Amino acid sequence: MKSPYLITKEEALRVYKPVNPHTHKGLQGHAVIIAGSYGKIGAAVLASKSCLKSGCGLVTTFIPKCGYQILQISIPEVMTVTDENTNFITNIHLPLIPQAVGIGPGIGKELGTQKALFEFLRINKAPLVIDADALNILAENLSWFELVPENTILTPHPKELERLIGKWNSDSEKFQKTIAFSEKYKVIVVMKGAPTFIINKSEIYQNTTGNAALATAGSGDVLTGILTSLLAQGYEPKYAAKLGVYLHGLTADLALPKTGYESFTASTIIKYLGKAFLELDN
Ligand SMILES: NC(=O)C1=CN([C@@H]2O[C@H](COP(=O)(O)OP(=O)(O)OC[C@H]3O[C@@H](n4cnc5c(N)ncnc54)[C@H](OP(=O)(O)O)[C@@H]3O)[C@@H](O)[C@H]2O)[C@@H](O)CC1
Ligand SMILES: Nc1ncnc2c1ncn2[C@@H]1O[C@H](COP(=O)(O)OP(=O)(O)O)[C@@H](O)[C@H]1O
Ligand SMILES: [Mg+2]
Repeated sequence: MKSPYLITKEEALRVYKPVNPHTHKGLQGHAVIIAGSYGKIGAAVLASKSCLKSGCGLVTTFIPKCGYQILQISIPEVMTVTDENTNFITNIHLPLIPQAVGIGPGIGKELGTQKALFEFLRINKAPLVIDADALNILAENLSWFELVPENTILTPHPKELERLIGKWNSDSEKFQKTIAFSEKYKVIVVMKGAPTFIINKSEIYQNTTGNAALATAGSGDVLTGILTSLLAQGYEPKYAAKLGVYLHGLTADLALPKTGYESFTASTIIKYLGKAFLELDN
């Protein structure tokens, strides 16, 4: 196994593109978040809010009907399109052409949702981030990866990774299998954990930010929003992945002296995104 490249501040600065003073919301990218089901609309709220707060111009969120008021009231800046079904997604229809889509947080694995994911993958042309239950559905239908665009970013936590690549007996086997998966399906795998690694074919990158404060519900949903936002702004997927995991971890490093590990929540990540971006302007 090659030794990993570290994602340091210098590397993040190389990747980061400061906002052009003459830009407008139409140039900053329109991102779509497809997330949520009854009881897990919070995942859609967290991903959408972090997406909006990572620099893209417009965010539209696709949710089942039951999430409509929750989402509109929680984040008035985000536009909402609802499925015809009440409790889970069954038919993804988008009245726009997005620059990037993040799909999966909290969507569940209902049969109707599985079919909706398949149909969405058949027609989608936008750069993609695939997370959570969308990964779990794909893990049971590996042939659908044919429909997944090259350089799509997958963001599995260890259990989701195991569902995708099977069990491993050692760390080195885990990396070997993930590299083989990345090469076979031409996808970028963000192996979330402590620390997070990014696998892009045979290249391995290791993040240098983040701490145990991130071990809290919804922190992965927030990462999905950040990555989708960066893709929508035109970052190449491999750069979006590096910058996104770096900023996500940095929020926890910046917040820790104020919150301690215990009171840090996924919303704290979102609260500290501004400070994390400002670190790159110094
Ligand atoms: N507010 C909301 O709406 C929220 C909605 N959410 C949504 O809920 C859905 C289900 O997501 P999920 O990840 O909780 O369930 P699932 O895929 O079964 O994984 C759990 C298993 O994985 C393991 N595991 C996890 N991390 C690990 C690690 N670092 N290292 C090692 N093991 C690790 C863990 O293992 P354990 O240690 O518990 O045995 C357990 O077995 C998903 O759509 C998500 O987006 C959540 O984001 C929460 C907030
Ligand atoms: N101990 C830890 N140190 C650093 N990062 C962590 C730690 N525990 C969790 N994380 C990060 O928090 C996120 C958790 O994602 P995930 O398990 O998908 O959460 P959720 O599904 O609840 O949103 C990942 O980015 C992971 O790297
Ligand atoms: Mg998750």
